[in-house]
Amino acid sequence: MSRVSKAVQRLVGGSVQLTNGQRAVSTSARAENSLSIDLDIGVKQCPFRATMESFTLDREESGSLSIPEANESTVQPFDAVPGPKGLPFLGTLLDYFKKDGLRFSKMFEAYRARSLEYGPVYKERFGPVEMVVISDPAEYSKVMRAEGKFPVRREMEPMAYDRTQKGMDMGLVNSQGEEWHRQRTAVSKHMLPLQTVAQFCQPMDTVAEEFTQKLPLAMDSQGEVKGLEQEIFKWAMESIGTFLFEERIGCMETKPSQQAQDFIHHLRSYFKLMQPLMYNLPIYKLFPTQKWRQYQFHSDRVIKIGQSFVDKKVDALKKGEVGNTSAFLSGLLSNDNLSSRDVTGIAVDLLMAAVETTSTATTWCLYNLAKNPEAQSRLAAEVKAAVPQGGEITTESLAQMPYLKAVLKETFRVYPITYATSRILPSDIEVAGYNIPAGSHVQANLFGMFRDPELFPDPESFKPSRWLREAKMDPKLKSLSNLVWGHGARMCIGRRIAEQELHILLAKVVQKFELSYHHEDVEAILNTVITPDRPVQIKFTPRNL
Ligand code: HEM
Repeated sequence: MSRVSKAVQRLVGGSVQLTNGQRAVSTSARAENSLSIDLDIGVKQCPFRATMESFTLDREESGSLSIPEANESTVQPFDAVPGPKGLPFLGTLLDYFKKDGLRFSKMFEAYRARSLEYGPVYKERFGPVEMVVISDPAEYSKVMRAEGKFPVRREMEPMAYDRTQKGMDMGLVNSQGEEWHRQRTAVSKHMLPLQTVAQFCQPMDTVAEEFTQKLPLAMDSQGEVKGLEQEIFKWAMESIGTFLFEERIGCMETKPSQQAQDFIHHLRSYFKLMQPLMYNLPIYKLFPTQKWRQYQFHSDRVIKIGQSFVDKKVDALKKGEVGNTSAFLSGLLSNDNLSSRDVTGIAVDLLMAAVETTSTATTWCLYNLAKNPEAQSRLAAEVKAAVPQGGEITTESLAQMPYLKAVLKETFRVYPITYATSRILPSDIEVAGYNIPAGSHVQANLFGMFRDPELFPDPESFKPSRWLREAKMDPKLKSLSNLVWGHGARMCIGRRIAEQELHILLAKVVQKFELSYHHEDVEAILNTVITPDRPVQIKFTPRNL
């Protein structure tokens, strides 16, 4: 086994297969979903920006790319990378427990603060885990180019350990190397084609319509929806259910089924508990701590419910009741390259990955719109022009709503729910003048980049129009917004589905209601993804048509 493979295995555990680490990156896998991006941004005034090397990668480019070598004599060794020193064994863990110190629940703030202190690249160690954090987009583009055919993301340790203990398949999120590629290839066919995604526009429109009809039932006398997040969560689950399971789950009923309610409860608790387990020493591997037992309890329930959906579909297929093998789950089950064990792992992963992310993104979008009446009016006018009142939202109407898309982009800029990317380097690369060795865990500091005034003027303000064509944003800077979905061959596989769901829901809500916010500002906090730190009490007033 090569030095590189060993180093990577040491870091991520399990069997990882990597390309050979040469500095030639095949773009064929990136072309898989044509969602590749270019981050070589030419913003020169920022003190962070390292010398701009011009190695642009065109979207249409294919074949192999050669990355310019930095002048070896000026490249400093990895040990010279700046960063907080920390203690032997513990690293900087204690910094996160000090009164008024940094917080794991505000990790995105910690990344930003550290990068302001240490510069465009710094390293930090939490116990056994060392991270290299990059805050300069041009420097991060070197990581993107080096990721190879089988990009390795650091596994979500508690999730992976739990699955190992249960003897389950790793699923798409945590598998690596050839095994990841096998699953990804099989799943992509059923998730990425535009026509496949478009087929679900109509059922998603129906679910969004039901959401807007249900909202008034949950309003108090002020027009505020108590438990708004809960309602959004139900929508997210029902909406993705139409795609994943080709059936209605029952979350939009006045009294949702017990199964739907249980799923929501367990999934939310699961995500909440994952956060502290991910950032502390993995003591749970030595003995089952209370948090670990709770996490396992909720994970058991989530997996069982996911499994029950798959089992139902397997039975239906056996009885010949499901004819449409182009539908997602039926398609996977009919795929000879996937066992039913594979399919369960994948379906549960997708459900877990889909619900918390889209519902949190929706909450942030509604909050931003409620707090920014001008942006909201512009969106309402756009929706009015594109969608006949009471009409369905279609792929055609969505194509006429650039401001809607800008609202989502701007929401992700202000609250990038996945606040950092993750890659384990397959080969040594130079970043900002330092050698970063193969096997390093490297992250892009998205929150820091998105709030960098050199990149985004007036970064704390919510201004969707900055993303519009008329604003003439540098295309390379524009492509930075894609990073909330990750990058390259391992980019979020649910992106198209998620965007479609979110666009439909936002358009529907704004078409029917005027949103306003009359409370103290909420703050962002990490519950695995960046969520509001308290219930968001938005007032919904029926819109005058
Ligand atoms: C607002 C919504 C969402 C956001 C912001 C988001 C973000 C992300 C990000 C950042 C990654 C890591 C990508 C990388 O490492 O390059 C990811 C991976 C993934 N996402 Fe999403 N996601 C969202 C919705 C969804 C939905 C709706 C689904 C499923 C229907 C989904 C399924 C997945 C899966 C399976 C992976 C792992 C892919 C792989 O490793 O090959 N996500 N997502």
